[in-house]
Amino acid sequence: MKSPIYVALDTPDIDRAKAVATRVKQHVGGIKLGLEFFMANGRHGVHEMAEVGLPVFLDLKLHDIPNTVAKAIQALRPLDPAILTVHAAGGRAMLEDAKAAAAAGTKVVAVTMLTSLDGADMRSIGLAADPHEQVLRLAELARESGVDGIVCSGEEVSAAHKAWKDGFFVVPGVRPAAGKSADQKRVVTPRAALDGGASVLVIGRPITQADDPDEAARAIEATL
Ligand SMILES: O=C(O)c1cc(=O)[nH]c(=O)n1[C@@H]1O[C@H](COP(=O)(O)O)[C@@H](O)[C@H]1O
Repeated sequence: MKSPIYVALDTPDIDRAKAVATRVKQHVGGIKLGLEFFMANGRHGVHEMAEVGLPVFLDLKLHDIPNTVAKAIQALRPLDPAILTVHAAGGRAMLEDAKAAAAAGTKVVAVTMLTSLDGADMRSIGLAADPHEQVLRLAELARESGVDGIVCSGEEVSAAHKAWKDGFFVVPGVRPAAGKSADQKRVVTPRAALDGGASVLVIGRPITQADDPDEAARAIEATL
């Protein structure tokens, strides 16, 4: 069975990204390239990484007016990413236009509440709801807008999945039982995220910062 793990290659260094991707290839189902990589290496870098032979999740978390997001996604079409992120908080029209602009084979997923935020952070930006409630509200908006799924933490994925049976659920903030949370605040284990209904587990530092990334990915995969 294909691994649900997408390894987050959060580095500006394309040689390092390639080296890690090549080492962990047998134990992951795909690679995630985010802002740090894209700012440094652009579209050319994404093309090069595709040569590793794994599906590419392009995590640019687009968030702007509908026209700007749609045009940005059209410009990304030649890269043919398997998964692409936008922010659910961009609203219904932005989500609809994002989905319409993407290639048929690209899953557009809406980021709900970042896993680095907790209830206190939400109050500080004027959101009265708790993370759970806010994720479910944005998941409903995403479903109605016709995108393929959402990004949420493992703490909310089970409830979100119950409300959207055929949704695609991306869960970051995933840590092995003894793993360091670092800047992540809503964290679960890989097994718990899958049990909750995650389609994809995004795992970065627990693999990329390990002395032996291949062994770290293998050990995580063995817990699934
Ligand atoms: O969209 C994401 O992938 C994402 C959403 C979110 O709410 N939280 C989150 O951590 N991520 C990404 O998931 C990865 C997590 O990395 P680690 O904390 O190193 O496992 C990073 O690349 C983040 O950009």
